[in-house]
Amino acid sequence: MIAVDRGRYRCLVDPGTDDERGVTAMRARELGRKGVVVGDRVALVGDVSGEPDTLARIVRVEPRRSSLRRTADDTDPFERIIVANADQLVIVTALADPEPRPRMIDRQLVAAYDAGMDPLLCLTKADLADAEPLVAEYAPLGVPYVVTRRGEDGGLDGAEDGGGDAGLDELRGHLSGRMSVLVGHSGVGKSTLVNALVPDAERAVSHVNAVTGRGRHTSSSAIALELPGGDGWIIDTPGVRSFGLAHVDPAHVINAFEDLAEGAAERCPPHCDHLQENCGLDAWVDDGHASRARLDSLRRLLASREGEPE
Ligand SMILES: Nc1nc2c(ncn2[C@@H]2O[C@H](COP(=O)(O)OP(=O)(O)OP(=O)(O)O)[C@@H](O)[C@H]2O)c(=O)[nH]1
Repeated sequence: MIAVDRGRYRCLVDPGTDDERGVTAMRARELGRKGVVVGDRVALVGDVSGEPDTLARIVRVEPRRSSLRRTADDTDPFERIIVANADQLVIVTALADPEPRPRMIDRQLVAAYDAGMDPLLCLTKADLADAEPLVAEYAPLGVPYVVTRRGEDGGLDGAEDGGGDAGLDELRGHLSGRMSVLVGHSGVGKSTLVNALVPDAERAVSHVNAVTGRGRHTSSSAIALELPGGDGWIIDTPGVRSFGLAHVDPAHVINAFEDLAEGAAERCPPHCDHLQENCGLDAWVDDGHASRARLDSLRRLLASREGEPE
């Protein structure tokens, strides 16, 4: 399922074949209360021709490989799964204009680890500010990153002078063959990236909006866009502005850090949240099994679950 609007689900049938087509569907009653989100693999019945004005029915949602979720917050009282089955969370952050917000990045990292997705930092607007300080801050976590910038021609360039940062092409490499979700605050350059990656994006979005009933540029939920040449999918999330994280289990987060997870299994009391004095990870680090910087970074991430979403 690649897009949804007001009870109309846009699905891609027989993807990658000569019969590939978009089909609009509604939920069948037998689904009960089960939600259908972008990225879900679904079973359709009824008219699946994809002809104009036809409507199929979604009768089943296949088990999910990953679920990106957010907890209820002030604007939305329900815990929601935002996207299913994605492999990678691309955290788009501008290096300037607007200033980077490390607390927000931390929260998005936690959401990625909790969902079972690989994070990727995409640092934009390197023509305005140096990427190095932010990169250094995330180095202990080992999070991969790419740096993009606007070139002299006004388009997005690879950052060729940045000591090996290959910018947009490097980003394409990370996206290749995978399903990636792009998240980022307003103004960070996410739309610019989406348009550079999927030259057809505007048309695809307006087409989906036309068949599902919305006007142009008003889409507020996620939409999946295929990369040129069928080389993977990116899912844009225009309506996702915050990540409530109250649902997150610290064990999911720590599992993303092998060296520390091992210490937690050996040294920590049951249900340790790794923020209290009885946490065994300090001794684990003192004994030389992992670095202090890494433990500090992990703790910063775990602590970021507290407090208001930004
Ligand atoms: N200097 C510079 N400006 C950029 C770059 N990328 C995007 N911008 C500008 O930043 C502004 C915001 O870019 P958008 O792509 O619209 O940002 P967005 O994150 O999609 O924001 P919303 O549309 O509000 O969600 C625009 O004026 C872009 O032209 C970059 O690499 N360098």
